[in-house]
Parts: sequence; structure tokens; C-alpha cells
Amino acid sequence: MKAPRTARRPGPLTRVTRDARPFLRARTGTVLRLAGWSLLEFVQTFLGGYGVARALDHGFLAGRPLTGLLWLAVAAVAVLPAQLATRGVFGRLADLVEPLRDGLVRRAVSRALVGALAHPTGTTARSLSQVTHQSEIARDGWAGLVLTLRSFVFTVAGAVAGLLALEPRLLLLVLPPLVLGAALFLATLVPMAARQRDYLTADEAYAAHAGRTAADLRDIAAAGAADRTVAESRELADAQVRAARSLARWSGVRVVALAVCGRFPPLLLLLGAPWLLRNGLTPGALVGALTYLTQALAPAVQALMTMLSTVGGRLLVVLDRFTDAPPPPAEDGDDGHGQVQGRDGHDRGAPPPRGAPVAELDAVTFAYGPAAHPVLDRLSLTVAPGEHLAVVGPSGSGKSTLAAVLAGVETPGAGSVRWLGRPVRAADATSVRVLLPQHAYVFTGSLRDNLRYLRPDATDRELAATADALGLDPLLTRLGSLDALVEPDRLSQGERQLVALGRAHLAAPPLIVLDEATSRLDPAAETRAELAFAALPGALVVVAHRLSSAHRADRILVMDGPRTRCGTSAELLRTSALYRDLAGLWEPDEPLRENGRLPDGRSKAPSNGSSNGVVHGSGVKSTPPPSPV
Ligand SMILES: Nc1ncnc2c1ncn2[C@@H]1O[C@H](COP(=O)(O)OP(=O)(O)OP(=O)(O)O)[C@@H](O)[C@H]1O
Repeated sequence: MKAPRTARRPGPLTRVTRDARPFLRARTGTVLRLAGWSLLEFVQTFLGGYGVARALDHGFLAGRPLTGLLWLAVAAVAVLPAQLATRGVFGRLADLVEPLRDGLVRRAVSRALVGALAHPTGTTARSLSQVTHQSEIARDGWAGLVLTLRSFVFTVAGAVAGLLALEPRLLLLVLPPLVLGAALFLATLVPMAARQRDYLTADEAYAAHAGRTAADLRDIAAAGAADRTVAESRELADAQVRAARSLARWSGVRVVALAVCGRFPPLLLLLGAPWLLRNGLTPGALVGALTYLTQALAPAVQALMTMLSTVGGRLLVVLDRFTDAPPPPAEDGDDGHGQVQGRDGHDRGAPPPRGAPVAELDAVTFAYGPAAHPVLDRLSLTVAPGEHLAVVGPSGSGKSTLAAVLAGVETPGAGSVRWLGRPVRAADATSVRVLLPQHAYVFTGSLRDNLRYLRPDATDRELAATADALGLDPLLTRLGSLDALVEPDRLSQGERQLVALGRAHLAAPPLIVLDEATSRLDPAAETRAELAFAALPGALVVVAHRLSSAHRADRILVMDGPRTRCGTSAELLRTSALYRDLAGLWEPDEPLRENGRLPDGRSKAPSNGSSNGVVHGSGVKSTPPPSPV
């Protein structure tokens, strides 16, 4: 299935400037007043170079030292009003900076309130950071930027006006490197902001992974997923290194831009001095021009570029979080579909398209190694919201593999897997699905903690409803209470499966995949559990263990190696020889084991020779798939 075309999203710079324009338009008066005070800086710069030039040409070099001293005094006195300007500028600055901070805080608070109303159980860590830390970063960054930018504009204008007054030809030497350096610098702005963002994202992803790993060490060890976890960490660390290198390369370009802008003009002026002096430039004008370049232009350029490189990037990223951020996601709550989310509080981005299938496989091919025969071969499958799908097939036909691919535990070699209309992302896993394998994971802790493992905020009422729906009451009675200590070794296999089922039922994500997760329950308990799951609003995929289980489903997927067939039981009895074989092997409510053996050891031959007689079993697996929970 082709991904729908989406309109290209504007970049962060466009988004921020789009929001900044009305803000500045509403404060035109303040900006003009700031400009008015800054004119004094223009005058100071202008007189700085002009006074020196005149002092030399009309004073000291002309044999009139008094005139020379007078011009130097003019240049020196021009510093005083500029100091006055600093006072005026800071006064006006507050009118431009404080409203920005207030506006950002207002925006963050109203978003947090909207988010809290939509997701009452969600926490508001992100909003809190925006109201406090991020709005302060924005305020300080904005104040620094305004000060530096303003100073740069008026200093450069003063220097250019001075050079024009001394000798217009000077600009021929000064302007080209200035413009070139500035253009080079501006060209780095957008890519550098993007690299900075990539770096922050990579950093956050690594930190989140490290946090999750630390919290889930017990699960990782229990599921034998250490290698996989290490590989994921390495991948994230590599991504961070790549982002840092790319950022460093762009920083190098910036240094070149700075050198071209700040160092080249005086160098060119010195190199061109003999020619200029031969063609009528006075020595005073040459020294005045050097004063402009070294005392005014170079420091102003340096200050601006440093400001933009350091504070500018951070300011852009922070402001973009305010301008662009959708209402804060429920960090531990609802996915917008009334479904309870995972514990990790991942940002799940935009809400999924309405009515999108819960899971979609599109021409998925999966093999356990590059040379291995594919277990799934161009398999396409759609699981609709609320649907109940049973998966049946001989042992080794790929049922568990399909369950793992559907749950995002295994990544296909070709084709695509989508959840709720979006490509599978590891970050969505805990919020979208729960995959329960045959071997239930129960840890030493209270029954309440075991059940609330995926929903730490579940209330006692919800726990009671789940216990009732799944038939957990006898276990509860035996243990004494929800706070009783569960010791995994003291539970039967069936009881462990019930606890794991209770956990998934309580979490009620959009997709529940049961891979032989009820194999140790008696038929009545299995029926009760499956009906309880089917009653939830999410989709249910069950690797069917008994004929009765397959019959309960809306649709049945028959797996026969790479060949698959899907339909209702009645349809499949007509169209699938394999399904007829399997149905013939099954006795209602009686599971079969490997090679057609019933649990009591009786042999049951297939109804015809086409099937190998293996309906279901523990399968041949070198390693169990990592625990999905
Ligand atoms: N981790 C693994 N590494 C290599 N091959 C594997 C792995 N897991 C499964 N296989 C192989 O992939 C094929 C499909 O296995 P899978 O477990 O998906 O089948 P199944 O239908 O679930 O079997 P069962 O009903 O016995 O559990 C089998 O040939 C199996 O040997």
C-alpha cells in the first residue's frame, strides 16, 4: 500500500518567523524606540574612525597638533552618549522581551490545560518544562539576540557611512568579503539548526533508551533480550555520533565564514593600501578605515555570529517547541482512542488516521537469516479495530513469527508493517500492542503490582473488573488479597498465564496478540479469557490452540509456510485442504501436541496424507522472541 502524499511541512525557521511577525508588528513602537536609542551607537562608530582620520590628515600630519587633539577628543567624547544609549536600550528591551516570555508561558499553560482535560491521567512534565525552563531560555536568548543584532546593525551602518565619508572606493575592498562571509554564515543557519535538532533528538532517544533499559532490566534478563538491547543502544549511540560529527562539520563552515567576514577586510585593505595611497587616499583615511574594520566591524561580526551560533540555535529549537508543538501528549495515559497507553510516556506524534486498521502487513517477507527460507513470503494482512483473528497452522508454519512481526518484535526483510495507519516505531510499541507468549512472565511482587505492570495507574475497581472478566477470583482467594506476595515458582503454569492475561486485559491496548498464551488453561478458562478480550474495543489476534478458539474468531488465517489463506471457518472448510485437515485433527476443546499426539499420548493420524499431522505445539525455536511486555 502506498503511503498517502502529505504536504511538505515548513522548517522550524519558517514556523518561528511566521509566529514572530505578528508579535513584532504589534510592537512596532518599541522597535522604533530601540532603534532611536541605537542611533547613538551609530554616531559613536562613525566618529570613532572619522575623528582619527581627520586628526591625522588635518591635525598631526598637517603640522596642527591642536586640531589633531580636538578631532581625537570628538571621537572620544562620542563614547559618552553611547553609554547613555545603553541605559535607554535596556529600558526598551524589557518591553520587547517580557511579553514574549508571558506569551510563551500563557501558551504552555493553556496547552497543558487542554491536554489535561483530554487526558486526565497524563502527567505534564513537558508543559512544566515549557513554563519554567524553556520559557526562561527563550527570554534570555531573545534578549541577547535583540541586543546583539541591534548593535550589529547600527555599528555596521556607522562604519559603512564612515568609510563612504572618507573614501567611497574603500567599500570596494571591504564589502565583498563582508558580504561573502555573511552569505556563507547565513547559508549555515538552516542546516545547522537541523543538525542541532538531530543531535538533540539523538541525545533524547539515547537517554530514553537508557532510562527504559534501566527500568526494564528484569524483563530484559527474563526474556533473554540482552543482545538485542545492546544492539539497540549501539545503534542509538552511533546515530548520536553521526549527528555530532555532522554538527561539527557545519561548525567548521561557520568558522570559515567568520574569518572571511571579520579578518579578510582589514587584510585586503592593507594589501591594497599602496594602490589606494597612490590613487589619492590620504594616510588619515587609511588609518580611519582600519579603525572601522578592527575596532567596530570585526567585533560586531564576531559578536553576532557567536550569538547566532550558540544562543540562536537553542532559541530556534526552543521557540519551535512552543510554536509547533501539538497539545502535549498524555505521557502515560490515553492514545486518543480511549485506550490505555504504555508506561513509558513516549511522544506518539499526530493522532492516527480515523478508522485506520490496527495492524497492516503489506507484502511482508521474513526469514531468520539471509540464506534461510522465508517463513513469511509477501504476506498481506489487515487487522481491523475490534476484529478477532485466529491464526492456525502446522507446527513450524510461522504462526509465532507472524505474531512477532505483527507486534513489531521482528522486523521484516521486505514489505511494511503499519500500526494504526502509521509505520511501526519502537517508541509506539508499548502503547499500541501487547504480545503475550506461551511462557507467562510473572515476577516476585504483589499480585496488584503484577497485574498493574502495564497500567500502574489502574484502580482497584478496574483490577476487580479484570479479575472478574478473566476468572482470576479463585487465585485471588487462594493468595488472600491483591497485596499478597506472588512467588512465580508457587504458581501453576495456568495461574501464571492468567496473571499475564490479566495484565494485558487491564492495559487494553489497540492490539492484543496471544501466542499460545492460554495453552495451559482448561477449555472453560480459555473460553472465558478469549471472550473477555474479544469484548474489549481493541483488535485481538490469537494463535489458536483449539478448534473452539478458532471458531470464536471473526476470521481465521491458515498458515502453511509461505502459503496462507484467510476467511471464516465455513469458507475455509470449502477452500483450504489444510484447514480441513486441521479441523479433522481437532476435537472440540482438545488441544493436540506435536506429531498429532494428544496430551495423554494417544496418536491421532491426519485425515489425509497432505498434512504432516502437526497442528500445534511448542515449536522449534532456537530462542524465544523477546518479551513484548
Ligand atoms: N529464532 C529463530 N531462529 C531461527 N529460526 C527460527 C527461529 N524461530 C523460529 N524459527 C523457524 O521459523 C519457522 C517458523 O517458526 P514459528 O515458531 O514461527 O512457527 P509456529 O507456527 O509458531 O510453530 P509452533 O506452532 O510450533 O509454535 C520454523 O521453521 C522455525 O524453526
